[in-house]
Amino acid sequence: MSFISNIFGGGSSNAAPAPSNVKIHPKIDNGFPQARAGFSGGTLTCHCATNPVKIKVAAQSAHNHACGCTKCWKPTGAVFSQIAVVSRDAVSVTANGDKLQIVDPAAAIQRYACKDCGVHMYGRIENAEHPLYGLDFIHTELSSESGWSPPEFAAFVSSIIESGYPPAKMDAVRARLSDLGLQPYDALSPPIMDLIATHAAKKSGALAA
Ligand SMILES: N[C@@H](CCC(=O)N[C@@H](CS)C(=O)NCC(=O)O)C(=O)O
Ligand SMILES: [Zn+2]
Ligand SMILES: [Zn+2]
Repeated sequence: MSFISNIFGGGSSNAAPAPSNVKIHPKIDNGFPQARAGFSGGTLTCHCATNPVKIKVAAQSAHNHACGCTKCWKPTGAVFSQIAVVSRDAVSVTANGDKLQIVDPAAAIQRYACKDCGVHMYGRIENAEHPLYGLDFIHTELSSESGWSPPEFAAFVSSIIESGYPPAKMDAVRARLSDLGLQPYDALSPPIMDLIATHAAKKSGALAA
């Protein structure tokens, strides 16, 4: 997973952004801290008041971003989710794993949600042929530790309309994301799209494997 090491840095800000009526996500709207050097992970906890599910993540996150798709978990009131990846080897269930269930077994990403509070704890790709196989998807906001890599871009922006967001307000959403330092994309970021296309080209033989 050599590309993981290439993507840290950039996109983060310590300065509080100007207030805006356009809400993105509660952990993004007021600015977000930079990654902490040497940070090596933490524990994700679901929203249950008793017997919460706990997931240990023994690595810094990569490709943290806002996602507008309908499938990623969002906290109450959020228009986007905030989601990152880590190597699947770094992810382990440490408490109340019996409360986890797969949201959509047919999806490429098997999202494990707490069946009591609905929070998605991690998403895993089981198809070894998938371009992003080996990476698990996590929501760093479920951790009380600070130091995670910050959001770097916004993905699947147009998809917020599928959740009912007014199409007429999309210019304002994209402008706000840009103000926050999150370049808006309607799929994933160029480095990830290039990675996916390279994987496809090597598989088809268009590029040497
Ligand atoms: N427009 C669709 C896009 C869904 C989508 O493609 N989501 C991306 C970003 S999370 C993905 O990789 N999905 C794979 C999956 O959900 O398994 C929606 O909003 O539901
Ligand atoms: Zn829960
Ligand atoms: Zn998504």
